[in-house]
Amino acid sequence: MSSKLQNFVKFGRTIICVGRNYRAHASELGNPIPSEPFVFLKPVSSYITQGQDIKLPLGASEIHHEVELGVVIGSRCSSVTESNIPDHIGGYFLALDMTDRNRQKSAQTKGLPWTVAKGFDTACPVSDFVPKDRIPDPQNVDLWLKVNGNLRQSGNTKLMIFPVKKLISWISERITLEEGDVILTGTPEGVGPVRSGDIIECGLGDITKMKYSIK
Ligand SMILES: CC(=O)CC(=O)C(=O)O
Ligand SMILES: [Mg+2]
Repeated sequence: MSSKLQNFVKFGRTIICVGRNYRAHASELGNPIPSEPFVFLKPVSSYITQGQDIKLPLGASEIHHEVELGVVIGSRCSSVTESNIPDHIGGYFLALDMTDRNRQKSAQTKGLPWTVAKGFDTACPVSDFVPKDRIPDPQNVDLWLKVNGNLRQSGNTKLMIFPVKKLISWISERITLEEGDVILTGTPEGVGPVRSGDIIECGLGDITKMKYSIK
């Protein structure tokens, strides 16, 4: 296993995020169910690792947690068919797609991009790298998240509208993926606001978990 993949944060390649990939989450925000994958980007400067804090951005009124399965691309993918995708997966991680919800809603209403709402500093807290053999079936992984000990999100990746293989194949037909690029695969329902002083704990079943404080 390449040390670049184990250190995917320092390697610092493109962060692609999938939106509305769980029906119940699309519905809870009143969004339509997508008929094909819907993606956006975060800057690599938004990565943080455990020991660092999530900082509420200036002027933000509602910052939401979104717990997600992350995939690290292991080798170049350009127009790769779904059957060949497993060879291109380098590993996994747990991610938070921290979202400035009011700024996102306002951008959405005006037809503007979500870049600042999704890409502010500290908007992408991640876990350590999870080797791919620890997740033999990425479509059957529990995702959970607690705020101050209270369960807020509890889902399973089998509820994804577009499974990991489909997502990577679809993206690779449009955007060439390179070693170290990552994909955040979307969040299940239960997203909600956090405040200064809150503690987020979340996990991928009992495979890995992480803890972040909100400053
Ligand atoms: C509405 C969203 O913020 C889309 C998103 O990021 C998701 O995970 O779904
Ligand atoms: Mg998300």
